Amino acid sequence: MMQVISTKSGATTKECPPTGKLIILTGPSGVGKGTLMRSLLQRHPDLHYSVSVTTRSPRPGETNGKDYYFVSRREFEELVAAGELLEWAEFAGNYYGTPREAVINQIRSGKRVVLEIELKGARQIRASYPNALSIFILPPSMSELEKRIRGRAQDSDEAIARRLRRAQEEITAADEFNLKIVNDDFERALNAIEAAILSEHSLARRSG
Ligand SMILES: Nc1ncnc2c1ncn2[C@@H]1O[C@H](COP(=O)(O)OP(=O)(O)OP(=O)(O)O)[C@@H](O)[C@H]1O
Ligand SMILES: Nc1nc2c(ncn2[C@@H]2O[C@H](COP(=O)(O)O)[C@@H](O)[C@H]2O)c(=O)[nH]1
Repeated sequence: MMQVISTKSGATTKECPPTGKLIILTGPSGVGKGTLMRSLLQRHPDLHYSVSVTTRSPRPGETNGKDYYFVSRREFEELVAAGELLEWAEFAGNYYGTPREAVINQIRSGKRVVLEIELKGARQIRASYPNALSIFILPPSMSELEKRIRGRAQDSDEAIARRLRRAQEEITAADEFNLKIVNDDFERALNAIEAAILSEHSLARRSG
């Protein structure tokens, strides 16, 4: 079956159906998405992690091209104008986006691609790729979420307040996603994500 895929320019074209799978990992800042993601990649090195582009400044220890592609606002706006991003959003005063080409190429080559992104971007991906597996990670409580963001010691008080305000809005959207997982016990949350990804994969193999 042929499938319509959007191109860089935003136009659509008929192409062979992608054989891989998009997996969205979303949830409020500080809930543990990145930490879960890193452990998931250790267990499943065959998964492809999509490295995002951001205008945020690098945190200590972050590497350009590994954690993010760090760009200026102008560079980011040029990427948007050129249709190079699969989705993008402004979050807590910075832009974040998913490079289109790398994701499409990985999907075409049969890989499962994981996007670790915030709510607005996750909604854009779900609208464009309704077959994506979408997982919303919830904190056990708002006080635990705050503790985790503060414990990370990477953000100013103002940035923390902004992220917590945004977290409250984001959590109300959790029901929009295929699966909700509470990241209380880390191993249990990781196992639940893994099980969801593996069961999707075996279903796709059986039906494909
Ligand atoms: N289950 C857990 N119990 C306790 N602490 C946790 C748990 N999972 C993650 N953490 C800790 O919470 C902090 C925030 O985690 P992480 O940076 O992965 O969050 P995030 O959702 O990726 O945030 P952001 O979206 O802002 O990048 C880290 O210090 C991490 O070690
Ligand atoms: N819409 C997108 N959101 C993204 C992308 N990459 C990361 N994120 C999300 O942004 C916030 C803040 O991240 P931080 O590294 O500054 O703490 C967090 O929720 C990330 O998941 C992206 O490409 N698109």
